[in-house]
Amino acid sequence: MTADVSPDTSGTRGAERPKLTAPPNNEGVDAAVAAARRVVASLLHAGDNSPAEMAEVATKLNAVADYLDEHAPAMEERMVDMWAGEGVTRHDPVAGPENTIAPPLPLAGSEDGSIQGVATLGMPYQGPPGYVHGGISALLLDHTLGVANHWSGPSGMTAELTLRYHRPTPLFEPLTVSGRQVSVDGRKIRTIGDITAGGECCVSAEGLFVTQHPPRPR
Ligand SMILES: CCCCCCCC/C=C\CCCCCCCC(=O)SCCNC(=O)CCNC(=O)[C@H](O)C(C)(C)COP(=O)(O)OP(=O)(O)OC[C@H]1O[C@@H](n2cnc3c(N)ncnc32)[C@H](O)[C@@H]1OP(=O)(O)O
Repeated sequence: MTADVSPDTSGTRGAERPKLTAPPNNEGVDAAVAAARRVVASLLHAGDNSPAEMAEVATKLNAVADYLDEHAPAMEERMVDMWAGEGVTRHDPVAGPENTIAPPLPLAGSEDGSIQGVATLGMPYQGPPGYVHGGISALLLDHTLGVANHWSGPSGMTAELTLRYHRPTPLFEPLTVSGRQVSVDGRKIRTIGDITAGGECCVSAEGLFVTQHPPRPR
């Protein structure tokens, strides 16, 4: 049976809405990750034609990585820690404050069942000149649709993601990314979303998700 999805304001979800995005702490690993994001963007901005001493930069960055590796727990231990408790929102590659590759795109849910977030993407996310790489748009939408499911009903893994690129998605401008669950049919969940810039739709997405949750490491 296919059901239209409206926001569930009763029962457990009504009592305690899921947390969609972890706000950055501005200290600890979050502050270090914010600095690392700056480094990634600054390297691309400077390039090899800058007068910066890149060999020296590489030595310093390798020293930082060596220091972190020396003090890191075993990978298995870190995986357990990462997935403990509420878990997911601190390390994901779209919004996670602990993940350097996240733009980040903080997401918030609305009472109408949709979710949305705003992010401005710079050079590390470039595809065509001055525009966002299509694979990055796909990443943002896959995640946003997945989180929209978590917000309003059952969630699951992406089985199919169909994207339509309507117009190039600009770098250096605020992008609004939205998602909304539209139906649930047994284990099959259908979810839609889009990326807009200045009110114009750049990319729209339709996703099929299937209820499945790989076990958390313990
Ligand atoms: C990650 C879980 C979310 C957790 C949320 C909690 C926290 C929320 C907080 C923060 C959210 C984070 C958000 C993350 C978002 C990102 C999501 C991803 O990136 S997921 C990684 C990429 N996806 C894969 O790697 C899947 C790989 N594929 C599979 O594992 C399987 O194929 C799977 C689970 C999709 C289905 O496998 P089967 O064996 O369980 O089920 P079968 O029987 O094949 O399918 C069930 C029904 O779905 C249809 N179906 C399956 N795949 C289909 C397809 N591609 N097209 C059309 N129909 C399909 C089938 O025909 C069947 O339909 P009939 O029941 O017979 O009517």
